[in-house]
Amino acid sequence: MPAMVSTRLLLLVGESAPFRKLSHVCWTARFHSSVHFLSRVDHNQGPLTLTSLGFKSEFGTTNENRISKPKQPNSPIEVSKSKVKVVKSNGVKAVGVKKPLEIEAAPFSAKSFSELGLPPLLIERLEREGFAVPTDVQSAAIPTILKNHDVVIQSYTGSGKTLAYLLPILSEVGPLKKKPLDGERDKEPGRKTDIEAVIVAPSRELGMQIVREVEKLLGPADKKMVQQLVGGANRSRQEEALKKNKPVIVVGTPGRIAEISAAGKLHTHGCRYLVLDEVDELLSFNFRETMHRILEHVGRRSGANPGGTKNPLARQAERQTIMVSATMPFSVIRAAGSWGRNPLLVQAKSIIPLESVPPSGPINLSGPTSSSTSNSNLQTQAAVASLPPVLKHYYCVTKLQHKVDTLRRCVHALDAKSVIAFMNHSKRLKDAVFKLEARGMKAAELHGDLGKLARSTTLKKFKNGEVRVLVTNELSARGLDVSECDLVVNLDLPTDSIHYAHRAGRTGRLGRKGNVVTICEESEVFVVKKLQKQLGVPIKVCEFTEGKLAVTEEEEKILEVVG
Ligand SMILES: Nc1ncnc2c1ncn2[C@@H]1O[C@H](COP(=O)(O)OP(=O)(O)OP(=O)(O)O)[C@@H](O)[C@H]1O
Repeated sequence: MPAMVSTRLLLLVGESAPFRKLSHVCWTARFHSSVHFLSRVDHNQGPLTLTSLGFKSEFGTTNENRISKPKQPNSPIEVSKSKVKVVKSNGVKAVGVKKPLEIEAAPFSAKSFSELGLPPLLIERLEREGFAVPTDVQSAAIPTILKNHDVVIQSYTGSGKTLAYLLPILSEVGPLKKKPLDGERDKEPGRKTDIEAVIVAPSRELGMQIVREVEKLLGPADKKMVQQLVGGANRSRQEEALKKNKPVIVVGTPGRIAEISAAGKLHTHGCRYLVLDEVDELLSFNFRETMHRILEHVGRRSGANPGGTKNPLARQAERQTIMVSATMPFSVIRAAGSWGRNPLLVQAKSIIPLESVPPSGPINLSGPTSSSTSNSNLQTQAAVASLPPVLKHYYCVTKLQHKVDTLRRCVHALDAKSVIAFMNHSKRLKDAVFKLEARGMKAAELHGDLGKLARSTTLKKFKNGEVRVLVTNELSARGLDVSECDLVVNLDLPTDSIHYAHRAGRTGRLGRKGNVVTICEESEVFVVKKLQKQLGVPIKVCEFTEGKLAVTEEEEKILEVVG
């Protein structure tokens, strides 16, 4: 066992293990509730195909790059010939579905949640909450998770990843789950009413946000079926609630989950789903030991493999592991591969086996790959495509002592209603809030040194518009969903492109407009230029004059005024 533990830990930091490159197939298909998957994917049998993923389809191959439709009526798969483009591989003309395909449109976009195989009661609840059409990543992830695949879900911030994993879980556990059809047996007949899903998030705020999303769907009568286990909250109350309410889903931070579990008050051996939201953060150094314990224990029925000598895949077989983030460094891809059962990488427009992801990362699947890719390139790859395409990025140069005043002028110039301003040191947040308030701008600080109550009150005030500028640190950079947020400001530079991406992603959620402004000193401009290059997005230099945002197009020297 100790030997295995250390191997896994190394997977998080090293970059050298050779990865077998498989050619990957993306496909164009519309999921229907009747789509059938095989029980597992066999990665050793060549490229991934619809059939290898378990779709019962009868695609023919022709020598004219044509894909013929299944012959039977009411076929579960519809493939539009016009949407599938066959690409060349190594100079050899590709033929039929066995060769890599490139996707031109959004192939997974289902028109409704009912197409994805969710139970009617859940769809009713979704409609009641105003969710009518699934996002691309939901259309891709939901049927894949419903077919029991372990998955790594990567798509940009604000694209709906939370429901992408919550919906398939709620359709299998709890009061909204699918009823077995006549003549069909319950999938888990003898199962105790035990914890069936454990969702882990790196911060209390994100944990509570997920709990509220589940509660909304469960409705007031059943909301006790989900229990929060976040740090900072009263632990004995959480333990009492576990005992009294017998929830089927728990959502919490790693430390608190591990604590309650070690005290014997949380029984997760029979758990069917383990979700790691913001997986790259959870597998980082800070959480490593706790996460290791959670990964080792959740979903392992007692008595199954007590000696720990079996192959790790057999030991993981009891649970389905779902790993989620907008940013996926290759080290995380590799760690995820070791914790899941042949996981699939699910993105908005493709699903491929994780093991076929080249070391340059999961994002630039169509770009050139190099086995000697440097660490910083790997970071870059992880950050590209994690940003919503609608975001506009600017930077503004000022002196250190004028940063807060520049922030105030920026908020006015853009007429921003809901602003998140990031700083790196929590001690300096208070000062910035004081300066903003002194100039009549409603502001509040949010950071980890505040108590749970102060944190949730501030967040509530920000969400309901009482606070216009939330001055915060990295605590709020991940997962926080405030749809009204229309401006993100970096008062201090983020440490790298991944941190920039998560901060920036607090605005422009689900296709909304958003601006990101980095306020920096002259000596920091080179870092902004580097971020621009790494992220692959233009970050334009700007000024705030006469209540307007003036943008200089550096290469073309055009001055445009946005007002
Ligand atoms: N199908 C949908 N229709 C309408 N709104 C949706 C849908 N799916 C999700 N949303 C809403 O979109 C917002 C963003 O979703 P979510 O927080 O899951 O994004 P995310 O991809 O997890 O972002 P991040 O990477 O920042 O954590 C939420 O307010 C959520 O309620």
